[in-house]
Amino acid sequence: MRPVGSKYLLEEPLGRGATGTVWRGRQRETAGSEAAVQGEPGELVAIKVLKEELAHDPDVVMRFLRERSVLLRLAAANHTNIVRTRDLVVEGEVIALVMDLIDGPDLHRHLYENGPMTPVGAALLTAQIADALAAAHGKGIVHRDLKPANVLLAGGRDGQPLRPMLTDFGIARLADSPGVTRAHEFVGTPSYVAPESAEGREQTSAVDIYGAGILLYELVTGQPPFGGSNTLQVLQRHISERPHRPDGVPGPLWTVIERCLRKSADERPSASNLARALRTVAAGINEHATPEQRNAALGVGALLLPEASPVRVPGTGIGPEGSSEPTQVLPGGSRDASGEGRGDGGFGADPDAATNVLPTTGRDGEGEGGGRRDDGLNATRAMPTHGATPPEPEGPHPWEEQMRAARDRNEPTRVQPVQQPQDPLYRPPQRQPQRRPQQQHPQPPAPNQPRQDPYGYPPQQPQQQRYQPPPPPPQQYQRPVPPPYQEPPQRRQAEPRREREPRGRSRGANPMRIPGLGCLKGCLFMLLILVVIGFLIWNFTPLQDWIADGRSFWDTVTDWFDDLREMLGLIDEAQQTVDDNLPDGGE
Ligand SMILES: Nc1ncnc2c1ncn2[C@@H]1O[C@H](COP(=O)(O)OP(=O)(O)OP(=O)(O)O)[C@@H](O)[C@H]1O
Repeated sequence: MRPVGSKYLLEEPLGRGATGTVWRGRQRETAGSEAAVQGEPGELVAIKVLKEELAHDPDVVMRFLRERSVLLRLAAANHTNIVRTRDLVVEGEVIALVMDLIDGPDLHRHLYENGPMTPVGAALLTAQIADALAAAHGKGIVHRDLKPANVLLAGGRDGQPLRPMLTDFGIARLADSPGVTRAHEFVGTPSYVAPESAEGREQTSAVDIYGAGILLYELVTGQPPFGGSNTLQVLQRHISERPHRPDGVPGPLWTVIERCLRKSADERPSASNLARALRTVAAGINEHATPEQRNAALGVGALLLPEASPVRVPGTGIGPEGSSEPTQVLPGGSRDASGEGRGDGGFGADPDAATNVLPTTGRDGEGEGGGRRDDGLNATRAMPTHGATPPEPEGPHPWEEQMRAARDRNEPTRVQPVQQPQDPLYRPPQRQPQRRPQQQHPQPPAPNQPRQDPYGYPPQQPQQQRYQPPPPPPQQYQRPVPPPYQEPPQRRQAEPRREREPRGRSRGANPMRIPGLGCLKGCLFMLLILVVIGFLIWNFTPLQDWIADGRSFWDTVTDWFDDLREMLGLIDEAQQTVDDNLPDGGE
């Protein structure tokens, strides 16, 4: 058992994701007052230990500290459909989130093992997820990585209904660090990415509604609506393709899904309206529905009103009036006037401090909020700059730039590796980035074969006929791996380095590479040597005679020894004779 901080012990890994490993852990001591849940010694918890490359990134550590009080405040709300983040630990090189331990699978696994849900079941489950989103949005927090793997399922035993619990709040934002994600990989799930995120436009709480729509679609059909052979294809489909109503999806449920999947974020419903609409649909498409309930479900479109003032995600998109500064907002205060805005960086101080106003760059090290308080009248306002130096704007991700440029040119999009000297945020990596093991895109299995799990779970036999295997899962966008580090241009000017000729064959050599040719050559050479040795033995040894006499090797050798012994005996006798014939004392 390994300690994490002074208060927790890691016992056993529960699973691994893109941002870290989740462990079953145990509380050693009651946590301090800075924790949202102080807990009792011996209590079981789940502990997500962030990956090393995240933990070593100063931007991530800074964001982590800033997110602290946001996550803890969300935990304090104690929503039945949100996994509480009980405590956050930064110790040495370890960053960990301590959460409630949920005894149940995640929704991705559940779907994989049990197949799609009935429309009523899917609607009721998604309604609870929408409740969780409404609570989070009400606190100014956008999840940004809604997907079945981030929904844990409590209950479900002894006839209890499944209770979905949304987890990983804030993780997408933590991992969305320039040092980590810009240079190497995009943390997120392309199948669930909203069009505005794919295009690098400003993100709002509507991205979570889009994610909920995709999730609902997957729950009833077994696969998300937009697949593709590569990530960019999937992103393009999110941007430009209208989803089609699959067979078996009732009209009212499709109305809800279709509204959640609108390309324009403004046309998507708010989370609370979505929850209400889904419950209305579930009641109306139920086989025991009354005529009134059926009519209400048919008119569900009227319930799907959009959010009046959606929560904006700081640091996404481009600021107003062509300004290169991203729009910053004070989302929490407009809804939750509980004295937020007194952020301290979130570490070891006031747990009520607001940290949901994040400077985009996260590099100035200053605490959030800085005494700002939203008066509730203006949900959106630009962040004041800190001191004389304005915050450095974050540009779009390189793949966003490429997609935009390609769209402008009406050319097919291709991802080019990002040249590090061109990337203003490039820092020579201290260690190699680890790639997610499930990056390989498995082919969809044949209908009667077990489904290949894109998240790396062991294959299972499908339990329901109508469950379709998912499309080749574009689970995790791989940022192009940058080329090896080169000297910066200035230094190269001062001391020009000559390009080395690639080492290789001579010009006359056959340029074609034949696999195993080297081995074949070696074998032929050995054969030649054996032939020469054989020739020498055949001609210069008595081997031929032995063979002609029909004698075995052993007989020949023993004969040699007999002859030798005989010869030595004769020499001995001759010596004796000579000694006898010599006169006495003579030599
Ligand atoms: N609070 C928890 N209680 C019990 N199990 C959990 C808890 N949180 C996560 N898990 C389990 O740990 C595993 C890994 O979770 P993790 O959140 O790292 O996965 P992920 O969502 O696929 O990754 P990421 O969010 O980093 O992309 C999942 O299988 C999940 O079921």
